[in-house]
Amino acid sequence: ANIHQGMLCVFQDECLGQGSFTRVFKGTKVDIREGEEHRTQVLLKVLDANHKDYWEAFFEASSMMSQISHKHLLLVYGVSVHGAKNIMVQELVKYGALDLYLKRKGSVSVSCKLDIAKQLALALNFLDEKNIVHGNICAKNVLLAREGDPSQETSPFIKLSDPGIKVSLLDRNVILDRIPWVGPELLQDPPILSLDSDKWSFGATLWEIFNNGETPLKDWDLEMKRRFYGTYQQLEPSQWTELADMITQCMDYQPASRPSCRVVIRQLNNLITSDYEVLHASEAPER
Ligand SMILES: N#Cc1ccc(Nc2nc(N)cc(-n3cnc(CCO)c3)n2)cc1
Repeated sequence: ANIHQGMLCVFQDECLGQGSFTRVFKGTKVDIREGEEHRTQVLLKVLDANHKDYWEAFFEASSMMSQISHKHLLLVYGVSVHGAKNIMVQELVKYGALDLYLKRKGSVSVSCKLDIAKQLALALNFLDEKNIVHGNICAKNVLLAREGDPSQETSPFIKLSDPGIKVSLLDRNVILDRIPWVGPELLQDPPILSLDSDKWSFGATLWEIFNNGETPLKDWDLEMKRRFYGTYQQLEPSQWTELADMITQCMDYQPASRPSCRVVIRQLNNLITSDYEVLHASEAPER
């Protein structure tokens, strides 16, 4: 347990998952207001003790998230330092990380996937307009707050998680291991982290979403991953040409050639419309 701004957090259960230098646990936040006790389920993100020197970057990530608020951005209640532990207290998002959800579910409809992609593009557009670089866009950092259920006509709802330790502070091998999410320009010397890098990562995340959470370049070693960029390769294209084109445009090796968030949102709207037409073509009255 630890105290921060009158926030008392109690750890529960086992580890739920992990990031690069963090582990996540379910917990309960107890606020004392007007002498009353309010309990809220939370997600506790704990920085690994052997990466204590990252604590400033860890806090920076959480402060970036708590400076801005948007419906598709994760709510960070605060951070607390308890002895050697650095803990970020986040809202507990009901269905957790999207990559695991898609792997488990295996049968998420195309219209749900398009909806998730569009919400992620809206979150990126919001950050882009505030000139804020996220730096770690991937399906693992997209959290599912509500499931989509076409039969119930409900649509999914996502929250973009915090970016974790800033990518430019990471060792070269950690950055290499983030291929194909990390923009190629980050492997140059000096690494150039820009808003355009988030567009590259968005392309790789689109690939994950439409491949049911499959990990791209899974089990490739660092040398093979380095060569993937060295020889300007692309991820395996989707059969859906318009989707494949969007992913390739986002994953353009020239940062400046990548489409703006507005263009991406417009293209996604076109895919949503065309998907709708295909989906309901069978119901179209005979002409
Ligand atoms: N079974 C189950 C289950 C697991 C997790 C959640 N909820 C939740 N809420 C968050 N704010 C963050 C995360 N989270 C998960 N993995 C990471 C590390 C990679 O980012 C972060 N999970 C809900 C249900």
